[in-house]
Amino acid sequence: MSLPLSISGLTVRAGARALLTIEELALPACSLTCIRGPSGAGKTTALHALAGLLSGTGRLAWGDADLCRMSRMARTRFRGAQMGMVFQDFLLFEELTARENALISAVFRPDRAALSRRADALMERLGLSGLAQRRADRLSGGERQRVAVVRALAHDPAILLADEPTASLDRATADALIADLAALARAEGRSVVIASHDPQVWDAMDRVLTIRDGVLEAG
Ligand SMILES: Nc1ncnc2c1ncn2[C@@H]1O[C@H](COP(=O)(O)OP(=O)(O)OP(=O)(O)O)[C@@H](O)[C@H]1O
Repeated sequence: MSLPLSISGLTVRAGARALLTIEELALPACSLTCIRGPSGAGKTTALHALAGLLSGTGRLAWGDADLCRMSRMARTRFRGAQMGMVFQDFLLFEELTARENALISAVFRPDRAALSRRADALMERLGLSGLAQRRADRLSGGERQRVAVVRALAHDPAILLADEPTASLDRATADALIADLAALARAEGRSVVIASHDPQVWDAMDRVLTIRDGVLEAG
């Protein structure tokens, strides 16, 4: 089930400083959205707020779930059930293999057999099958990025949040990855928000938003 996003009067603070302000934003379910903006403008902060990793005041609701009204524990549960995340620096476990990293979220789940099959299919689709048994610390930057994408999608999340997912990839691999992410999202009914500097990513999205000095506006 895909979830729409509805935000109003959102502020995320670090001490006295407002790191992020979003007055009004509504994204329909199954939409593909890009956040762009100069370095330091707040793209990562915005993604982390959308993930409930940062607390804010106001309203930030995926469907009926307003993250601003949830406890930290409830946000963690919601994120585990509904979200996949691709972090800017991948956050792989270096001593685990590509496949073990991709399956990390399956370990404690009752549906881990189905999840493993899905992860293997995603690895094949993203050209990683031959690298399944290779340790993460022996993968290239682009390979690590694709492992992080498989890990984010293995549990078929309703929401995918990705921070610069094409940054370490050559043009052809980047284009193929974004085409795959978009096609999978449309086929599987997923809402996607990507932070990216890459104009080719902007072109593949339904909507591009701009953030400047921590203020997100429709672009
Ligand atoms: N916890 C925090 N406390 C104080 N300031 C923070 C905190 N987290 C982020 N910032 C600041 O917020 C601003 C936005 O950072 P952020 O990483 O979101 O930018 P970005 O647009 O993703 O940048 P880049 O494109 O370089 O990754 C920066 O000035 C950063 O130093």
